[in-house]
Amino acid sequence: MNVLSVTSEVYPLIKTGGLADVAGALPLALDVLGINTRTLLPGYPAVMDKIGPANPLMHFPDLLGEAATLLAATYEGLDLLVLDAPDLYRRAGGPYLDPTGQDYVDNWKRFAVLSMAGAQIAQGALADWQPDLVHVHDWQAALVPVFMRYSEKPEIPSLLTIHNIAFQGQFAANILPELNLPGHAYWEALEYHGTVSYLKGAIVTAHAISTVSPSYAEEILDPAYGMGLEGVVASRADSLHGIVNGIDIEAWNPAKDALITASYGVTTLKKRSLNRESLTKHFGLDHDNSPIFCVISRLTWQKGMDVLAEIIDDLVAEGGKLVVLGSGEPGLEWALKTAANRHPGRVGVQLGYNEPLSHLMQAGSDAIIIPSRFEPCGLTQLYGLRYGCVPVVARTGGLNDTIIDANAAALNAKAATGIQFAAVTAEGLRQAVRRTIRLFKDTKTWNQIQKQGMKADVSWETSAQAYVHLYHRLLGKG
Ligand SMILES: Nc1ncnc2c1ncn2[C@@H]1O[C@H](COP(=O)(O)OP(=O)(O)O[C@H]2O[C@H](CO)[C@@H](O)[C@H](O)[C@H]2O)[C@@H](O)[C@H]1O
Repeated sequence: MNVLSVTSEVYPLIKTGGLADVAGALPLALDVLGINTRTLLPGYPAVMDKIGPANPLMHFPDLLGEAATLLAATYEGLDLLVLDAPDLYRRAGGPYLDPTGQDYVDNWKRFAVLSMAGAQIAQGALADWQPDLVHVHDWQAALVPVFMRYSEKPEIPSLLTIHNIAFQGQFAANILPELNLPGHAYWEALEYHGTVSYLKGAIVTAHAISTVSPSYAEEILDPAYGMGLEGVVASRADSLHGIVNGIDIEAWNPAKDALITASYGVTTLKKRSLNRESLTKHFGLDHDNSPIFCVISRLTWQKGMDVLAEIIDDLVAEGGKLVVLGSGEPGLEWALKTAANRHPGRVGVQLGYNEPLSHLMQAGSDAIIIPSRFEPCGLTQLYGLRYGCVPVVARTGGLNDTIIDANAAALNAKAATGIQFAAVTAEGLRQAVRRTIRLFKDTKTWNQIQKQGMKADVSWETSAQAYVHLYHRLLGKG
């Protein structure tokens, strides 16, 4: 089966968050199951640099008024279709934000063009490769099924995966004439309170919709999580699926990780202490046996980082240490930095994005705190499980589906893999930290939790099979 995946990020070429990890790892897992995936993504500078000279496959003279060249390349096992439109994608700054941190004003066009290229490839633009199905990720690729629906050519089956319904690709309705769609497309698919919503368009037109965990698939039917789209999602409830993310267990393997100081496994857990030492030095922490908590995250409200900032003094008073790696909202960056200044030796904060450091933090910290208000799946708790860095998580979305709370029954059954807490409030997190420190002091129990986590299946194997099953259903073969 040939699948066209359309996405705005793919690890290891370009990553701002978890979408890239999934878009990068899923094709490799599907390959083993006989699915041939080609991934269409924009030719950002980082992507062009990494792929080097590439074969032009075809020229698009007019994608919503823009010319583009489609390049074929392979990179670390990924079969790529890179859309090279220099005016749109070759810019200083990130995939979505300019160097000053503002959204590019033409993001509507940059990702409509990506989607238009995706739709044309899906509908036969390439002479020697025809996808059977198109799998689009998030709002940036969400116009693919919309363009297919309103084109004269027959559409092919499509799957929309929602990684985060908070990001919807919502734009002023005056872009509508530029999208080259018939007027009725607005009323039928795209209209959202007088604006254009790309994500809504895909929820209405894709043949199936998936989210990245079963719990989140339930949650987005609820106004508390649906971010205004719960009604539209409900209208497609029959076609809604929840498939939990896996992780790349080769890139995230403590037994073979070149980015950490000492490799280790479930039977050589003691060697973690060498990573703990490196981490302690890196962040200038006190050398003692008190637990090190870490946070690796976008610093946003979604991730509960304001709640974290609120309890740092208590975490320190309880005897814990904390290291934070992240970037995001300036107010939260400031709050965390000032907490680090208040607690030298106890709290270390590094702002910015640093993939190698994120590995060392998982390998050297005792626990990872994830106090998200909502979390479609979450990946850092899965890395934590694999690295024996015990996840302390809010009971929501994928965090709910992947972590077994260390309650008495789970501890007795030796099934616990982490700590869950319900209310994302200062008091909720404070209690969870207290409970974690208590468990940490009981070394035998703590090691049991670590080992149980390290044995958990966080690979893509089961979930890739679930996607294959869904693909087959969409093709009418399942
Ligand atoms: N400063 C930093 N330096 C280095 N690495 C950093 C970093 N900040 C974050 N990361 C990394 O970025 C990724 C973040 O993944 P998440 O799943 O936590 O969230 P995100 O909200 O981006 O993704 C959305 O999509 C994913 C994929 O479906 C869902 O799991 C998730 O719930 C949803 O919100 C992880 O690989 C993490 O290690």
